Amino acid sequence: MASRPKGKATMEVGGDGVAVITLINPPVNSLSFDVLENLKSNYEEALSRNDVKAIVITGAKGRFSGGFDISGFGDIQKGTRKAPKPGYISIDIITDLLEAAKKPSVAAIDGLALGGGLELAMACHARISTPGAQLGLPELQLGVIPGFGGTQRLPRLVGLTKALEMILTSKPVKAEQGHSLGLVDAVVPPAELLNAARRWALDIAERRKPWVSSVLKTDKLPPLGEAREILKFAKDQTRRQAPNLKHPLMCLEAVEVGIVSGSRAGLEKEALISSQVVKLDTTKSLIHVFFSQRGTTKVPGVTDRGLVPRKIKKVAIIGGGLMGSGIATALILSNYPVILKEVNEKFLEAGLGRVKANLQSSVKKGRMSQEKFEKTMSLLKGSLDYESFRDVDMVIEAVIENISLKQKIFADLEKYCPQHCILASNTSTIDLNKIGERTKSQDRIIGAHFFSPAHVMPLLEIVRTNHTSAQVIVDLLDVGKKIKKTPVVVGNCTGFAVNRMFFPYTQAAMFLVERGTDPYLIDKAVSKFGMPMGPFSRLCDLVGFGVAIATATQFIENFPERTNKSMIIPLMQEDKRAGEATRKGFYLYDEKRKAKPDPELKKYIEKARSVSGVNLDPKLAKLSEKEIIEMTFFPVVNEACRVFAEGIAVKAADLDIAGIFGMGFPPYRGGIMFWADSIGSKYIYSKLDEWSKAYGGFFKPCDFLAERGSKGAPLSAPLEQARSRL
Ligand SMILES: C[C@H](O)CC(=O)SCCNC(=O)CCNC(=O)[C@H](O)C(C)(C)COP(=O)(O)OP(=O)(O)OC[C@H]1O[C@@H](n2cnc3c(N)ncnc32)[C@H](O)[C@@H]1OP(=O)(O)O
Repeated sequence: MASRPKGKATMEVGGDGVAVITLINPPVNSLSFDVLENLKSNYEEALSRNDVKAIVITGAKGRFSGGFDISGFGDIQKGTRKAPKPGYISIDIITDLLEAAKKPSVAAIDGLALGGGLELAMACHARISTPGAQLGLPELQLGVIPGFGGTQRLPRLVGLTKALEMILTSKPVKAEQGHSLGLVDAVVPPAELLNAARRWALDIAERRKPWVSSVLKTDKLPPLGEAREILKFAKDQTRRQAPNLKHPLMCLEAVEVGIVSGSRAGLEKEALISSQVVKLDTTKSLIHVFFSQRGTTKVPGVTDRGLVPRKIKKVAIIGGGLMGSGIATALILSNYPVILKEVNEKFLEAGLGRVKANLQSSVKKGRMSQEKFEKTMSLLKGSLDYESFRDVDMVIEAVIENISLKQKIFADLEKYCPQHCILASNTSTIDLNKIGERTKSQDRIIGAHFFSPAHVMPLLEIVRTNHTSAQVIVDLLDVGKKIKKTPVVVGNCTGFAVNRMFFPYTQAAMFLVERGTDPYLIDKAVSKFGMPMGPFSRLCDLVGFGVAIATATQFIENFPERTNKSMIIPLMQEDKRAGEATRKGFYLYDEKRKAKPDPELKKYIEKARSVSGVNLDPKLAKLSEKEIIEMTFFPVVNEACRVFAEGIAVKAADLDIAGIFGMGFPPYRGGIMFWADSIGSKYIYSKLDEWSKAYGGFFKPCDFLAERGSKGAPLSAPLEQARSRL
C-alpha cells in the first residue's frame, strides 16, 4: 500500500496572469519529497500555460517554510527511502527549472524561511517579506549543509563574510536586516504580502523591475585573493571551535569551490557533499537530538489528555541566592511578574542586586536596551513575609538543600498561597515527597530543577511525584516553554535524572586520580571528547567544593553500594581550597579567572590516597585518552540505565536531552543513551563487568545493562513492560 503523501503544493492562477504556488505541510510547511514533487509539477504546468506570466511562491498559514523535511534525512539514513541522485532537487528542480525559467518568480515570505525554505526563496527572482519574518540557514546545527543551493546563493546575495556568519552560527536574520543585506527586496505588512509579490512578479515579467538570478550574481563577492583569506580564517576558526565535526568544513569547501570555479561547479560540489554528510554519525546524532528535544513535551498520560495550561499571572520565589536570583531573572525576562522573598533586608537587597546584575550584564553587552532593562526590573518586587503570596499562581522554593527548612517552608506556603497555587521546589537532589511531608498539598507539589546559571542554562528538569497532578505538570511545561527552556519531565528520586546520571562521572574521575591517573589529563581527554569543561576538576572548581560535598553526601546516603568515597575534596576544603571562588581548587585561578594547573595538587592526592588506604595502580596511571573516556562515561551509562529501568524517565531520548542540556554532553554524540548504543551494549557491559571484578562495586553493571548487554540489545529500546514510575 502506498504511504500517505506528506504535504502538498497547490497552484492557483489569477486573472492577472500570476500563478500562486502555496506550500502546505503543517505546522511549518517543511519541504517533504511530496511537497517538492508537487512544486515541480506545478511549476512545469505554470511554465507551459499561456495564461501564466509570472509565479509567486508562498507558504500556507503565515509560514513560508521551515526547510527540508528533516525526517526525510532519517528515512535516508535508515534506508527506508532511497536518496535522490545528488543535485536532483538543488540543480534539476531549483536551479534549472525554477531559477532558469522563462517566467519570473517571487517568494512571498511570511513567518519563516529557514534552510531549504530560504534556499528556495533565494532561487526566486525577488523576495518580498513581512516584518516579522525570520530568514536563515540553520543546517549546520542539524549536521547537514545547506543543500538546495544555499552555499552558492547566500554569499552572492549578502556577501561572503555575512553569509559565512549566517551559515556557521545557524542564526537567522529578521526581515529588515535581510532587506539591508540584500537578501530581501521589500518588506511589507502581512495583509499586503501576496498582492505586493504578485505585482512585483508582473513588474519583472514586464521588465519594470530587474530579473535577477542570484546564482549568477558576482557583484557582492570579494576579489579571489580576499575571498581565500576570508575562507581560510573561517576554516581555522571552525577547526578550533568544532574539532570533532566534519560537516562545517565540508560546507566551507562547497562555498569555496563556488567562488573559485563558479557557481555551477559549486552547486555540483554542494550536491555531492550533501549526499555524503547525511551518512555521518554526527549528523545522525544531531537529527536524533532535534526530534528528541521536541519529544520531551510529549508525556504519555499527561499531555495527551486535552488539558489546557492555566495562566500563570504571578510567581513567587523563595531565596535570592544564586539559583533563586537566576530563576527570577529567567521569569521576568519572559514578562512574568515575580516576588522575591528573603529572610532579612540584607539578603533581600543582595538577591535583588543579583537579578539586576544579571540584566545589566546584557545591557553592557549591548543585548538589552536601558528602557527594556527598566521595564523588566519593574516586574520584580522584594518581600520579607508571605503576605504578598496570597494571589500568586506558582511558588518556586530555592533555598539551601536542607530538608527540615524546606518542610517548614512548604507547610507555610500551604497556609498563605491560594488553593490552586503550584508549589515547586528547585531542589537538585532531595526527595520531593519528604519536602511536602507536612502538607496536604501533594497533588500540587512538583520539582522545578533549574541549572546554574538559571537564566542561561537551557534545561528545566520537571520532577513529578506519584501524587503530582497532570494539570500541574502541563502548567509547568507551559511556563518552561514560555521562558525558553527545554523541559524534561522525570520521576522523583535522589538526584532525579541529571544529577543522578552524572554523579558517577565525577566519582569515576576521583577514583582514577586517587589511583594515579593525572587529573589534568582526564580534563583534557574529556574536553576533547566534547564536554564544555573537564569532569571533576574544572566542574568541581566551578560549582565549589561545598556543593560537591553536599551532593556527594546525598548520594553516599542513598546509594552506598556504588559510591566511591574519595578524600581529595575534603582534604582541600580543610586547607580552605574550595574551588574557583577561593581561587584555588584543582586549579589555581588568576584575577581574570584563568585557570592553571597547580603542582601542589599532588600533595593532596597523595594524602587522600594514604588516608583512604588506596594504592597507586600502574595500569590506571597510564590510561590512554580512550580508556579515560570509557572509565568516566560508562559508569554514567550504567546509572542512566538504572534511571531508565526504574521509570524515572519515560523514554531513553529524554535522558539524552537531559544530559545534553543539563550537563553539556556533546549533542553531536546524540546524548548518553544514543552514544552508548553507537558503541554497543555488549562492549559497555563487558568493560564494566571487567572493572567491577578488578575495582569493586562502583563499576558493577546494573541488571538492566547486564540483561541487554548479554544479548547486545540496544539500551534505548523501550522497556518491554510499562514499569514507569510516572
Ligand atoms: C537541504 C536543506 O538545505 C536542508 C534543510 O532545509 S534542513 C532543515 C532546516 N530547517 C531547520 O533547521 C528548521 C528546524 N525547525 C525549527 O527550527 C523550528 O521548528 C521552527 C523555528 C521552524 C519552529 O519552531 P516552533 O514554532 O517552536 O515549533 P517546533 O516545536 O520547533 O516545531 C513544530 C513541529 O514542526 C516540526 N518541524 C519543524 N521544522 C521541521 C522541519 N524542517 N522538518 C520536519 N519537521 C519540522 C517539529 O518537529 C515539530 O513537530 P512536532 O509538533 O511533531 O513535535
